This record gives sequence, C-alpha cells and structure tokens, in this order.
Amino acid sequence: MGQGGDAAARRMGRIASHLRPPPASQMEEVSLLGGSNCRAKGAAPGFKVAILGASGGIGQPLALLMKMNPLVSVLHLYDVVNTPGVTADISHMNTGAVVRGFLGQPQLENALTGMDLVIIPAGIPRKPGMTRDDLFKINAGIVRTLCEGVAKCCPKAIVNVISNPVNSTVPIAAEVFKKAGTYDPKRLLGVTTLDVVRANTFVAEVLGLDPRDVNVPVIGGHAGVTILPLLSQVNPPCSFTSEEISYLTTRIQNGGTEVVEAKAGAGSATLSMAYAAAKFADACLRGLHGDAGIVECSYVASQVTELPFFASKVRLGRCGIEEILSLGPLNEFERAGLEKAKKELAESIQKGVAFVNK
Ligand SMILES: NC(=O)c1ccc[n+]([C@@H]2O[C@H](COP(=O)([O-])OP(=O)(O)OC[C@H]3O[C@@H](n4cnc5c(N)ncnc54)[C@H](O)[C@@H]3O)[C@@H](O)[C@H]2O)c1
Ligand SMILES: O=C(O)C[C@H](O)C(=O)O
Repeated sequence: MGQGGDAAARRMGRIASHLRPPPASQMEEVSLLGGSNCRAKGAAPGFKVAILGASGGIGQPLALLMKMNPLVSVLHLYDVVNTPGVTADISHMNTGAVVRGFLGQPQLENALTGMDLVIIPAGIPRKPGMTRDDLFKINAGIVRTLCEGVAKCCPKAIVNVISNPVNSTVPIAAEVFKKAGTYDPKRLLGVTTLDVVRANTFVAEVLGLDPRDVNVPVIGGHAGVTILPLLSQVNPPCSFTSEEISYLTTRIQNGGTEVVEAKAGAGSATLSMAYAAAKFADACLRGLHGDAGIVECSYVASQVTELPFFASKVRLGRCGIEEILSLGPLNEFERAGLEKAKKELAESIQKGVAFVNK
C-alpha cells in the first residue's frame, strides 16, 4: 500500500474503533477509557488537564472553556455522575484538546495519571441561609479523597482547589500531600479569582470604566470578612468616598451570597465561576509554559502574615508559584479588615488541618 493507502487505512481504523460496539460488560470502561496508556491521536502539543467534578454546575462550563484553551492538549473529565454525556458533548467541539471521560472512583486513577494541572470543583454548593463552612462536613471528605488520588497518580501536577470552604479545603489538600510525602506548596493554589472578577466588575461600575481595564487586588481568603479587597491599590489609581468603600467592600464580600439568594436554592455561582476558574487555570498554564509576568491573586501557603495560608498576589511560573508578592501599603480601613479576616481564617485553617490529622 502506498503512502495515501496507509493514511486511508489509519483513518478507517479510527472510524472502525469508534463504531465497533464494545461488549456490554466493558461499555463504560471502553467509552470512557483514558489514562496513561491511551495516546492522544491528533492532539495539539500542550498540557494535560483534569477537571474533578466535571459534570457539575461549574464543571460543565469549565470543561467547555478548557476545551477551547489552545494550551490544553488533553482534557480529562472526572465525576461520580454523568461524565459519558458531558464528555460526548464536549468532545464534538472542533478545538485541539482530546477529551476523555472517567466515571466513578474506580476510574479516578486513570483520570489523574500524567496530568499537569488538576482543577477541583467537586462538592456540594450552598443554599440560601448557609455559610461556606456549612459545606465542610461533605466537601472536606471529597477533597481529601481526590487529593489522595492526586498524590498517588500525578504528584507533580499543579492543583487548583475550587471546592468550598476554600479557606479549609486548601489546608486539607496540603495535609493530604504532606502525609503522602508529595507536598510542594508551590503547586497548590486555592482559586479566589471570582472575588477579583467581581471586584473588578463592581469597581468599574462605580468608576464608569470598562471592567477589563480595572484590576483590584483581593487578599485574605474566600468567605465573608476574609475576602478583603484592597481598594487603595486599584489599578488604574483612583480614590473612593467612604460610602463607596463601604458599599464596594460589602458587595464584594457578599458576591457569592448575592448569587446564592438569586438562585433561590438552585445552587451558587457556576457561570461566572467557570469563567474565573478558566482564567486562573490559563494563568497557571501560561506560567508552566514559561510566559513571564503572570500575576494572580490566590489562596496559598504563605508567609506574608503569621497565618500558614493567605490569599494575595502570586507570580506564576514553570514550577507553579514563583513568588508571593508583598501586600503593599494598607490604609487604616484595610488594616482593620485584615485583623478580622485573620481571626476567621486561623479557625478555618485549623479546622482543615485537624480534619486530616484526627
Ligand atoms: N472557589 C470559588 O470561588 C467557588 C465559586 C463557586 C462555587 N464554589 C464551590 O464549588 C463547588 C461546586 O459547585 P457547583 O455549583 O459546581 O456544584 P454542583 O453540585 O453543581 O457540582 C458538583 C459536582 O461535583 C460532583 N462530585 C460530588 N462528589 C464527587 C466526588 N467524590 N468526586 C468527583 N466529583 C464529585 C457532583 O457529582 C457534581 O457533578 C461547591 O463546593 C461550591 O461551593 C467555589
Ligand atoms: O458563595 C458560594 O457559596 C460560592 C462561591 O464561593 C462564590 O463566591 O460564589
């Protein structure tokens, strides 16, 4: 067979392997099979990314956005429900990344093996009247199990933790990795990007600017008073009245609750969160890729305060976090906010650490 014939045979092989029905007993395994021994045919060069909790309110639009990211060559979608449908759907998008689905705990290891970046939005969301800490009981165990899988199958991956309460789930992940002997604080990042996204939007509204031109650092953590926007450090430089500061701080701190109440029992922020998570994941990938000057706010192991974890600006690079930037000058209002934030954060961190070591 000539060269053209070889190519045609290879194409027919790919079609046939798609059309041939697997034995019923292997249906799930074959249709969802991925893992390290499956070569990504036709995949663009790039990074391997797994989303754990990919069938959820955040997971599905996040999968869509990651499938569109040119830095992603392989996209693994893992959940305990519905990944066959989500994977089939996303896989029809004519973008470069090859998509594979994984369903249920027995497929977690295949989902994780070889990954460069693992994004975790698995877990239950809030309903009106709940705090993020009310999610701890269920989500702490989910995050622990998933991170045990990461430690075993892709210990060098960058991990983006979205599952709430982030102030506790990131310390949980750290403790799991410490126990497994794989902990690298540079590779574990709590996703607080939605706070920055909201702050940029609300500040731009007040200033009459395009939100894409506004950058507000948000430090501390990701719950209530631990969310501390630094309105004295907004870019472009600007000033606010005390009424504006009070309105903006409250609105940014309650952004999540605003959505939870508007959804009236149907969950919390999913679409804006998927946008924020995709933006943050893209920053992590650009860092891994070697791009310079990538700075994002994130909740990470930190020495900028006396607390072991804190959200602030971090510079991302080939190994994850390359530098944690200093907080810069805070005004009196922000210093008072910082004290309140630290008090609540200390308790949330301790709760996470104790959960793994009990
Ligand atoms: N960090 C942030 O800024 C931020 C923003 C919004 C939501 N969240 C949090 O993200 C989490 C997910 O929110 P959502 O709206 O997507 O919820 P959701 O209920 O719509 O989806 C969660 C998904 O997780 C899956 N899941 C549950 N247990 C799992 C396990 N053991 N392994 C893998 N997958 C599992 C579920 O099957 C579901 O598909 C919540 O904890 C929410 O509070 C965080
Ligand atoms: O508010 C929530 O419970 C979800 C998330 O943390 C958010 O900020 O939207």
